[in-house]
Amino acid sequence: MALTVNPHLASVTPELRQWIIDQAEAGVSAPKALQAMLDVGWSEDVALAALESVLSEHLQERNAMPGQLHTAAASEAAPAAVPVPDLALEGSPAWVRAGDRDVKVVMSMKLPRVVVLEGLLTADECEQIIALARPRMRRSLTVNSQSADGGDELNEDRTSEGMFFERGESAVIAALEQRIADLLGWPVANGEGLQVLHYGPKAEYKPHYDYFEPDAPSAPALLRRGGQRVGTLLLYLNTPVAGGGTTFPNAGLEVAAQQGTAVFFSYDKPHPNTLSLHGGAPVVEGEKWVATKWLREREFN
Ligand SMILES: O=C(O)CCC(=O)C(=O)O
Ligand SMILES: [Fe+2]
Repeated sequence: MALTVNPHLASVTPELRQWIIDQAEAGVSAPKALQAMLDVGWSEDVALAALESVLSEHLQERNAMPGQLHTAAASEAAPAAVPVPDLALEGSPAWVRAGDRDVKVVMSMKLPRVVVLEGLLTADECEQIIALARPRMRRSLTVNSQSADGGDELNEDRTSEGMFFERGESAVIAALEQRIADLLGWPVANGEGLQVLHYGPKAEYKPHYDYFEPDAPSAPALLRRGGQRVGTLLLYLNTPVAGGGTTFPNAGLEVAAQQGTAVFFSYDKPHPNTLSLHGGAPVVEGEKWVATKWLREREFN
């Protein structure tokens, strides 16, 4: 894939536009195309902006599903896209209904599919959830993809403490789960139990994907309980003084952790071309409490 467009031109020229479309048509993933641009001297910000604008425009022209980067030629390479939770944002409303309340739409992005919302929880509800979780916190584990039972393991990339609530285990949790289901048009039963994480100073969660690696030994055991993860809703339960945002490195995006704010993102296939790589940035000052709701394709039990 030869790229000869002058990287010092900040605007998207017709040649660059065509090159980006050719890459997508040939099945080159967005991160690979980005790397090719960086290799010939593009700055990351400008390259990402060009990729994002050309691909989303191109997809609209083709009337493709949001979040779907590859076209027919590449569909053998990536797994098939499946339906994902999403919000009713047609007409770009300022507020969107979430069960018993309206929440403010702060920003929405097509690729990666990311929506930031304000006011999904009140400060009082955040405090209640922290109080319920606090006595149950343990050092966070991640799924061990090498073990056939999908067991958990300690992970150096994840220096937080965590716990899981049972679905519907208390009134505040059940109300939140119903609110999320209404917001995203996705059944409560397809959600995993709410996870709460606590990060102290310097603690972080390095960039990762939330979907299960389909080829990993652990995949069959994990997928048996409701299929793939297809979406994540993160809820900030407090406001760290500095740091602790959620980063999307392939989109150059960082969502600030603010009490009551939520970030939703989805991934319609277990593939990096969803650009859903994300991480919890190190807490610089203060502490961070966040709740994670993972959504499965089917009923999770
Ligand atoms: O703490 C964050 O901002 C990210 C948490 C996360 O990625 C997860 O729980 O899967
Ligand atoms: Fe995650």
